[in-house]
Amino acid sequence: MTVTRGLEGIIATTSSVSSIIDDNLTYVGYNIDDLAEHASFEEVVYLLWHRKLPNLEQLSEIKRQLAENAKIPQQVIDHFKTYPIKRVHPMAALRTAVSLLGLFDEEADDMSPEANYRKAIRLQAQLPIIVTSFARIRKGLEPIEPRTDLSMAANFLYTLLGEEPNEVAVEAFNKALVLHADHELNASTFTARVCVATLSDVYSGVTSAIGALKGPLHGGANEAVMKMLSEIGEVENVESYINEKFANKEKIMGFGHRVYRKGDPRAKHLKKMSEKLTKLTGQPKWYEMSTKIEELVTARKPLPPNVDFYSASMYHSLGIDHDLFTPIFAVSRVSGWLAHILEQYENNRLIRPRAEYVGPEKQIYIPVEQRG
Ligand SMILES: CC(=O)SCCNC(=O)CCNC(=O)[C@H](O)C(C)(C)COP(=O)(O)OP(=O)(O)OC[C@H]1O[C@@H](n2cnc3c(N)ncnc32)[C@H](O)[C@@H]1OP(=O)(O)O
Ligand SMILES: O=C([O-])CC(=O)C(=O)O
Repeated sequence: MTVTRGLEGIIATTSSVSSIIDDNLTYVGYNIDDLAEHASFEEVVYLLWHRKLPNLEQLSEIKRQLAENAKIPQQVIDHFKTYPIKRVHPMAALRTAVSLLGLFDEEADDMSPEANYRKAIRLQAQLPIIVTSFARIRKGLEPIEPRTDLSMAANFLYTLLGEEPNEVAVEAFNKALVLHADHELNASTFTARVCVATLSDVYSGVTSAIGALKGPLHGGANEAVMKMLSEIGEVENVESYINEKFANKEKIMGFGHRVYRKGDPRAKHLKKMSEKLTKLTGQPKWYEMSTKIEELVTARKPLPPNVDFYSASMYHSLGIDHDLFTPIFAVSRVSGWLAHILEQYENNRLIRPRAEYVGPEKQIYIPVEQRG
């Protein structure tokens, strides 16, 4: 038996959703740079689910469906109010809320492709509102109903912060949503596919994916990056902080990647937006600290920044609480999870690898009373 730890380099499925070849990321064959520059998040959702870009009519139809399904059940709001809310991480709240949504969806166990597509629309529409409602309730504020005339990017900021966001903020946030939407067989997407390959339901697939995204080696890294920046505090502290991390053989959050070697193509877009937004909000130090960290880390190891590195200072500049950074990743990535879940159902086979047993062998059973 050959054991490949972490399944590195193993091709576990075929997929027509996204690809990473020679450090180039494409969604359905469209380069991520073009999509980041030109596409709305709603267009990308359609692209991932239909494997083609929508025409005007198709785009307005999916926007209508998403807007009409964005309201979350009152039971979810009421449930939040029963949590020890000050210490509950929003990713844990999101994980539970998605599971709860499944309880109130009459179609939860209807496995027809039509019902699964309708659930995909509902989940995509409701995840942002779950996150913003939770964020407001824990501050003692009332949740805000999404507006039908705003894009998903604008609605997220509006229902979170309570005022209509400016154009720069919406453009930046839309770009972040586009850039995080899908990423081949990353850990959370793989989790979703493993789950639904047992023919479990869509809600179970998305709930388990949220659990996998939460960890700091995956989506949780964006919050960890902001924690690091906050601990460093000022540009002049960067060098000693990074030296100490390397001396202690600790990982620097937001660097390294299982697949990319030369660099993550999404990072440059987030870097640009971080520079723009930190300057606009009069807090350039977050960007300056980040570039200094990048300079020092890459000088020591071939570890380029990943998608989680510059998104941290960018979200901070938009006035977003740090523990909402990973839930925002989920708000975008649920589009990719759903594309993969629907793809898995279309051509399913149980995913069940093997483990090489390394434990003790030929043990003799001794009754409990006789054990020392
Ligand atoms: C959206 C995303 O999920 S992107 C990734 C987000 N995660 C992070 O930013 C967390 C920090 N990065 C990491 O932990 C890793 O680079 C991962 C998890 C992304 C990839 O992990 P793997 O492919 O398993 O690489 P692995 O952890 O084995 O690292 C290989 C080598 O690079 C080093 N390394 C990898 N990442 C880092 C880092 N961020 N800081 C310092 N050293 C690192 C490891 O210590 C190891 O060194 P060694 O061979 O001398 O022991
Ligand atoms: O692909 C991965 O391993 C992690 C990642 O960058 C993502 O999920 O966006």
